[in-house]
Amino acid sequence: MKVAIQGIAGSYHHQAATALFEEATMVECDTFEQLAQSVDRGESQAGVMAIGNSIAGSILPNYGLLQQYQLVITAEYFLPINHCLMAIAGQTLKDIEEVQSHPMALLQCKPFLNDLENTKLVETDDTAAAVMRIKRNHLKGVAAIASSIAASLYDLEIIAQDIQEEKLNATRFVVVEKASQPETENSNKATLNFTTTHEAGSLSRILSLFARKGLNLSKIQSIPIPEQPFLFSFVVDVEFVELQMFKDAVREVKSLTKEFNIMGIYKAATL
Ligand SMILES: O=C(O)C(=O)C[C@]1(C(=O)O)C=C[C@@H](O)C=C1
Repeated sequence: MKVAIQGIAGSYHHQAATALFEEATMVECDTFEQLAQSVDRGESQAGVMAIGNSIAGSILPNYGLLQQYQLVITAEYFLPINHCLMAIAGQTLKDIEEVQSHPMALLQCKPFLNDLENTKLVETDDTAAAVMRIKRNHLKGVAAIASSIAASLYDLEIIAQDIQEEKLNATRFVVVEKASQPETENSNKATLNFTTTHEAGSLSRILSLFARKGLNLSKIQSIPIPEQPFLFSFVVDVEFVELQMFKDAVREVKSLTKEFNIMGIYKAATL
């Protein structure tokens, strides 16, 4: 089975996809858009895509990609993220003039990076790509932020550990596919996307309905509607005990929304 990820071996996407799919051939993509396209075109049967982080928040453009390519969420996974600063052997913190990493990783390490004076920050396609390039080109004065797995894979030396802003740091990944999978008795979570009418109380009526139907809202995110400046749709994650509860709520909520789309029904994961 081919699984599209953003990044190369040693990236956090690679770790999440390896945990989710025992036997998969990873299709390594430079960007999230390429990942979405790979699944859309059927070049990969599934994709594993980061959608949010406990420190840095939602990766908003990825919500847009799920919509644009009409991908379906079929599973989720929470990966604990412990960032390290690494460089070629012999380099110390004093030698480092440039730090390279994925923008989300840089965001998660802001206080640590703020303390490094006169250090240039460079965004890379993924954490592991930065590590590989530093090793391959034997770059002195340049460090990468990545996992300890990437450090040992590409043989860089760890200079500092656990440099993320908060010790407990995790990224939520979703598995995306072109077509939805039939729901099972294990399905207890769904991601919905809807627009509301522009009236006082329209969102609160929808949220009240979810509450009355026993659905537990675990996330709400507003996302821009393409080509409608400053108009937003809502993406909500709801959890339920029985699928029937969810189906009942969906039947009723449709009359309260303008547009309504189920982005996926799947089994909730835990951290
Ligand atoms: O660059 C990587 O290693 C990734 O897998 C990307 C990514 C992200 O997109 O958020 C994944 C997990 C971490 O939050 C940092 C970076």
